[in-house]
Amino acid sequence: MSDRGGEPIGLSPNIRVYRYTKGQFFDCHYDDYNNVTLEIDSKPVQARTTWTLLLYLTSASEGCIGGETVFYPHDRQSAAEEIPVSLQTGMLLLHKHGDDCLLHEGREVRQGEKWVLRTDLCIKR
Ligand SMILES: O=C(O)CCC(=O)C(=O)O
Ligand SMILES: [Fe+2]
Repeated sequence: MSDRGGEPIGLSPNIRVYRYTKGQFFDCHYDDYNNVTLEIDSKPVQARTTWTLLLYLTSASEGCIGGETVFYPHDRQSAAEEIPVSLQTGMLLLHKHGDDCLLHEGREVRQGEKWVLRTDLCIKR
């Protein structure tokens, strides 16, 4: 991808840890930009998020079946066009958000628990 959306200066302090249990999912959506304040060298820096960062904390090895993150490149939920990302413990997934965000979902967990850590890359605002 040629347009990386600017030089990242840090990660969003808005760190979320998701725990999905059997039957839970994250319905189709786009991720939007957020304004955040980072602390760099003990000084506040006004920043904006650009890329979603997901760190998978579980996978089939921990008994989690299902829960794939699935992307739809053409703004419609179509099985023929889907790009599924299977869970792999320790894997990082980055995807651009805001105007360049692809439609995506966290598919239903069919067995076990899915744990994911979410934060975002940030650029100076
Ligand atoms: O849990 C997932 O696979 C997707 C999470 C997601 O789309 C989000 O945090 O915005
Ligand atoms: Fe998302």
